[in-house]
Amino acid sequence: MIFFCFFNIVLLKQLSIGILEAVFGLLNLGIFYLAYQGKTKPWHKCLLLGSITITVLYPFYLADLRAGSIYWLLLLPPLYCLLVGAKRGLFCTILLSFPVLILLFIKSDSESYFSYRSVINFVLAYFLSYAICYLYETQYDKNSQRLQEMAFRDPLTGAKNRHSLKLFFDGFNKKPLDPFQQEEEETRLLIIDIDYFKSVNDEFGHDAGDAILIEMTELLQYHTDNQHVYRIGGEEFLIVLEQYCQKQAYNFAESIRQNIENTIFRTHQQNIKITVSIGIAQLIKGQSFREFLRVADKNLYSAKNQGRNLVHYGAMSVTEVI
Ligand SMILES: Nc1nc2c(ncn2[C@@H]2O[C@H](COP(=O)(O)OP(=O)(O)OP(=O)(O)O)[C@@H](O)[C@H]2O)c(=O)[nH]1
Repeated sequence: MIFFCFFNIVLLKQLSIGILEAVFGLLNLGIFYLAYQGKTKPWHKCLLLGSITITVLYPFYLADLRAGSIYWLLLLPPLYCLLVGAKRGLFCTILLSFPVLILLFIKSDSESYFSYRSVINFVLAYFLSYAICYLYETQYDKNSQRLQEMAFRDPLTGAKNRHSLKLFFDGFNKKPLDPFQQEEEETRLLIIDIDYFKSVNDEFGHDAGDAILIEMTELLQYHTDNQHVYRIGGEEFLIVLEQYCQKQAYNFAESIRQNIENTIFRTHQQNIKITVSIGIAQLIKGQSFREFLRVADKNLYSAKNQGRNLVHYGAMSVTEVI
């Protein structure tokens, strides 16, 4: 814009266009700088769109059609689509087309060719530029969603994976402290490990083991309304319980343990029974992800060492928790 401002003022003597480009050019530079610093607000987008639209529309209104300023209008539909999304972008595209088409019709030289021809050509090119951007954007969104699914989900069970847990963990650490939150209603984690899963694989085969992992995930997701179930290792799962006191977390873990103990996993013409050991840990702010997993594993192995098929709460015994 700054280049065009110089061009319009010095060479073409179009003072008003030059000043407009200078003002909006500086404004846009400011918005880009804020975006670079990550300090943009939603209304900055509207300001950017408004200023670019006026900067393109005004020379089109003033200058001779042969100067070619109409070509710049073709950039606006993709810009709208990218900046404010498909629906609002289409609305802006249609809205702008009215004044543009009227001006184009009036300005077309009907002595040398019919003005409707330039209008039709412009309409097609103008809306096609929006359609191409829209198709590209929707495809891009679909691909990003698919990639995100692949990056954050375990491919076998469909449960969230360690990357996803790390993301949750980082978000938890960044969340400001709630001064009204009761200390006993903080975030608790259940680390669930299938007992003697190696023998299940050895006895019934790896495919049966896989089927049990899938069924087990479904069972955990059912009990947690499909929220916050992570597969963090081969036969190790983690459930996040938000706003649970110690007793509630223990009761929940115990109900899961009993549920799994009483479930018959029917797979590959076999009826298989398994049990789980569950460690409960409290999520503490400021703890590193690595440190957290170390503590969680320690709690889980305490449960394993006490004989398996039970719930263990950190360094405390179960009776202390109740
Ligand atoms: N079928 C199947 N097995 C898996 C998968 N991931 C890990 N495993 C198996 O899980 C078993 C884990 O064995 P261990 O770590 O010895 O634990 P365990 O036999 O459950 O014994 P404890 O945990 O001490 O009760 C190994 O045999 C792994 O091969 C998987 O995706 N599918």
